[in-house]
Amino acid sequence: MLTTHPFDDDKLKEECGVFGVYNVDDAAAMTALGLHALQHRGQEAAGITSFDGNEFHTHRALGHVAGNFDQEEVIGRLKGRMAAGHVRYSTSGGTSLRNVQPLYADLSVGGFAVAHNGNISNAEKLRKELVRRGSIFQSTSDTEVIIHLVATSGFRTLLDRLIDALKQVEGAYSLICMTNEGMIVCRDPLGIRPLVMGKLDDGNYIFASETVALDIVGAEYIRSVEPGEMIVASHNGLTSHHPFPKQPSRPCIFEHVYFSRPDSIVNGSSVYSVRKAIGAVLAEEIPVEADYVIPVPDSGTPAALGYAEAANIPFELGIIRSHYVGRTFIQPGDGVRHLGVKLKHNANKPLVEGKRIILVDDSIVRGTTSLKIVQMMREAGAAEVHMRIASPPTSHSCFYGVDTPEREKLLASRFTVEEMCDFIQADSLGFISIDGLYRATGEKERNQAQPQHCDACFTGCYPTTLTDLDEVEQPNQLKLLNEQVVRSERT
Ligand SMILES: O=P(O)(O)OC[C@H]1O[C@H](OP(=O)(O)OP(=O)(O)O)[C@H](O)[C@@H]1O
Ligand SMILES: NC(=O)CC[C@H](N)C(=O)O
Ligand code: SF4
Ligand SMILES: [Mg+2]
Repeated sequence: MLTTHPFDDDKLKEECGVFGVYNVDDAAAMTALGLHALQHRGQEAAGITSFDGNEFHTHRALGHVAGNFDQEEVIGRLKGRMAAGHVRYSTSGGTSLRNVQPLYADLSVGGFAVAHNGNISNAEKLRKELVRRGSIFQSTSDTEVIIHLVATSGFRTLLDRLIDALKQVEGAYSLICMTNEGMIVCRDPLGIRPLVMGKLDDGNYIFASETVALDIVGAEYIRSVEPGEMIVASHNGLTSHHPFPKQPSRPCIFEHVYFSRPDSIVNGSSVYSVRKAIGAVLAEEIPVEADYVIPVPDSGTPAALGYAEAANIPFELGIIRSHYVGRTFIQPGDGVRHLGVKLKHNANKPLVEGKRIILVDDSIVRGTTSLKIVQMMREAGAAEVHMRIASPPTSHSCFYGVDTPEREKLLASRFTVEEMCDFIQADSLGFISIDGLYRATGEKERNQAQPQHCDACFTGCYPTTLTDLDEVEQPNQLKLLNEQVVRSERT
């Protein structure tokens, strides 16, 4: 079974991808194609739910889209002209089948399926309250909270119930829901996670986390779903609702740095162009003399190109990535775990030998990749190894749908840039500044009072309250406070 990369456990994992089609022939087959294009967003599990006008049909499985949705017989069972799909990297609830999406329930108002990218930061609190009131949960995923809030809402229509539910939810969500009447998609009021819409012809609609999923089915990109917008696709056509009070949006800036595919358009900008611009700003902010600029493949490549162009230093492939390692699921013993990066990357020795090189990667999370790659370049005979990173230091965890390690495991939460440089054993290390990153996305600078993006993993400035975290941390903080009081009483 294919699930995830064997050595990625300590990495910044991706998030989830959602895809939905309304009113097309072979809706499930088209959804499987869309999910293929979103596979980079989640490799733990995949699922598709379809509706044939009478019944909902579902196939959900652990592992990749290929392998789970390549059998005609599986797709054939998912009948109907409407379907929603999901690729998952869990953020709440483990990698078990019961957490694989779309989640589905038969409600008093009809069937309800939901596919979710994001993370609900008050899910634990809501769940406890729902369970106290008698809800029986089928999964451990945060997403299921939405279903119970819809089920127990006092409103009459499903749309009103969903609005009521989402008004109680805090955090990030791009949702594709299916009901007996049609499809409802929505994006949280801050628009933290992306969601776009497109069409094949008049009268049908396609929704997806990224535009690459529209490309793969030959659909035309219409626009992004707006932050806080809820769109209903039904036999009445398309209606747009704005049920939440309007507020300035905060789309995730890391989508531009790493998560989205470079051939996607995110929030109206080409990811590839933004990544190249990041590289150019990085070259301007932290120049260094060198013979070559070398990308850390895959995701460091566009920024390295931008850096090389701006610095007028040749761009060369000094690290070759094996595409056969992929993200195959093999549980390695601890003894071979450290081989991970070598398995994936290898030095192009004849090129780097005796040369001063600049390595460009998109981010440092735990520092595992950078340390291994710097060592690899030295072993290959590089004369100098300078590391440049296309994002500011990742110093805080994400609570909005990206599975980052706990804060203390992030290299930048423990070390200064100088200490990080020592840790990865580079001759120099430089990160783009937060204002530089904003400039590369087309802004003049970061608006300190009202940042234009969510950038919490670099700044610690979270755009929502984090109820569940606060409830965990407060008792600890209280404990610490009590310990301090005890200590001061003793002295
Ligand atoms: O500091 P670390 O904990 O090593 O994590 C950072 C690395 O992880 C990601 O790459 P990854 O290998 O996951 O995927 P990619 O092939 O898409 O770059 C990212 O691009 C960095 O290279
Ligand atoms: N990464 C995601 O967007 C995950 C969605 C949801 N929170 C889950 O864990 O299933
Ligand atoms: S914390 Fe970081 S990864 Fe998470 S939504 Fe905000 S910017 Fe994106
Ligand atoms: Mg990488």
